[in-house]
Amino acid sequence: MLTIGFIGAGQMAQAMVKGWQKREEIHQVVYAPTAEKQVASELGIQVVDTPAKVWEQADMVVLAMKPQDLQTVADELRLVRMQKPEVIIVSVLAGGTLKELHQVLGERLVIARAVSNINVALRYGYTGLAFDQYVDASTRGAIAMLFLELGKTDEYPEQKLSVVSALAGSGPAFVAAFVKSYQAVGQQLGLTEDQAQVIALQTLTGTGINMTETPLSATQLANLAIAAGVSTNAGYSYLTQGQLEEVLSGAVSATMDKNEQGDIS
Ligand SMILES: NC(=O)C1=CN([C@@H]2O[C@H](COP(=O)(O)OP(=O)(O)OC[C@H]3O[C@@H](n4cnc5c(N)ncnc54)[C@H](O)[C@@H]3O)[C@@H](O)[C@H]2O)C=CC1
Ligand SMILES: O=C(O)[C@@H]1CCC=N1
Repeated sequence: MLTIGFIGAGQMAQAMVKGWQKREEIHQVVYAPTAEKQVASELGIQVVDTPAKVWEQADMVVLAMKPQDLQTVADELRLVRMQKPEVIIVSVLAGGTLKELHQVLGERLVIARAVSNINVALRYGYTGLAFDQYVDASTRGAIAMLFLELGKTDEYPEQKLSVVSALAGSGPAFVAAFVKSYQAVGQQLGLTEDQAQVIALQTLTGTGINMTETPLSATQLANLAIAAGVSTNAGYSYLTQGQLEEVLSGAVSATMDKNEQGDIS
């Protein structure tokens, strides 16, 4: 039995708990501050009332609070960090470098970063992992295997994680914004809300599965859809020659800037 402990019971922790809950050999325990005790209990896992109690039980502790709460959490863990230094720490915080995490939590501890997204709840997540020299190959492999349970995962040099966080961590919100626009346009053109929603979601899901299950690149798939007629190309050209990439680039830059401002340093 592997025990995974969570510090914080917000959106990201809940999504990970749900994803790993399908594995019987994983026991999960969470520290939920008062306001989230009820939510955490409803997840059906063990809830404890201090971060130290999570640490005492866990083989791996997931830091899932906001970066600004790191120092408070580190203080609450002061004693247990010394008593049980073999615990593996995985930070899902968007900010906070491995160097900074070591400075706050302890130089000799094993710490990894995992930049993930809420789709891990359905095991369709994407997680970018980063390690430093203190994490040996077998521990890296074990952590990667755990995140593989929650979707796809890759290892990155740490400096790439800010891009991964903006594209994958924040990505579900960006894709949802695209679906929302798709729906809105359908409604403006006379479809009902339901019709517009089904078309938007089925087209998004179908296209995603098509590109996942075939070797087609995005351009090749677009060309297939375009090849059958003349009208699709008019809209596709409008999108690709228009501002779509610029808008997305602006969204990603704004996200990366905000993450840097909220860093723990
Ligand atoms: N929500 C998302 O899609 C993603 C979030 N993240 C990262 O995950 C972390 C958590 O984000 P969310 O779950 O969205 O935030 P959230 O606000 O939903 O949850 C934060 C949790 O931390 C708890 N908390 C507050 N003060 C605490 C303290 N002193 N000690 C322990 N816990 C404390 C809160 O009560 C709450 O349970 C953030 O650092 C964020 O950067 C990363 C990728 C995606
Ligand atoms: O919004 C946030 O701060 C976090 C970081 C990545 C996704 N969500």
